[in-house]
Amino acid sequence: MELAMENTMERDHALDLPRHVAQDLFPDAATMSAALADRVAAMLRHAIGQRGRASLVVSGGRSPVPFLRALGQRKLDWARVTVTLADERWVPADHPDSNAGLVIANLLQGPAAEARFVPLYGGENSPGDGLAACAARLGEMQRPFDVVVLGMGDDGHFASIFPGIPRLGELLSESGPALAATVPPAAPHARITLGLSALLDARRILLPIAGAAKRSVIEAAAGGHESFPIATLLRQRRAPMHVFFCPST
Ligand SMILES: O=C1O[C@H](COP(=O)(O)O)[C@@H](O)[C@H](O)[C@H]1O
Repeated sequence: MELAMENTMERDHALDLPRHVAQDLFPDAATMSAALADRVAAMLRHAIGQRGRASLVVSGGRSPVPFLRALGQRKLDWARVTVTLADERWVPADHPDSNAGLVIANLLQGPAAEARFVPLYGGENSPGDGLAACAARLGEMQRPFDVVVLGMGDDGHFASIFPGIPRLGELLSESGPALAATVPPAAPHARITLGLSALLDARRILLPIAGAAKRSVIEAAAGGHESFPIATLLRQRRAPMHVFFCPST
């Protein structure tokens, strides 16, 4: 298997993923977060050098905190960077479950506070009510996105594209809706999420994964378990994809 290995871990620790998906393995979450921040910062600097500005899509949830903190400390011309989210829980930014709140508290601090943040949540009563205004805000962002950093839940969801939701097939279609309202079957809060078609409008997709449970899920998805939404993301070839993995959470 040809892999973009960046460290000294043994080849046989590599994840069983399709050959077109690059992967790097790290000994622990801190090392992985720092490497991911370095990689994203380098891509944003490159984009600014090439086009004068850069766009970044990040994810929420629990796992991205060390990465977001590390990225916020990287030196780059943050005033030229626009940041948005892959998905949002329909709660205001001061709610503890808000992905925007997570990004503001952990990434958009110090020099990184100069970045422009495009929120998905707009204060309407429901994600459905907020869809049009959110689409208009996102429509002002430069495309393709320079970097999309996704996360994956234990149930194989990414963004807020959960197994079993209505319109799952549409959201996982490369020609499907760019944005949709969703209600996760088990997780809290109604959501708004970018669909696969919008997430693939990217120069690069990075997917950090930590721990044995998520490793089993992503490998099962790669092996053909289509009930995991991440299986569709792994199969696509429109946007180059790169998995970062560490065994500890
Ligand atoms: O609900 C969400 O979950 C996923 C995965 O989150 P994690 O806590 O397991 O890292 C996340 O990527 C998504 O943005 C979030 O809204």
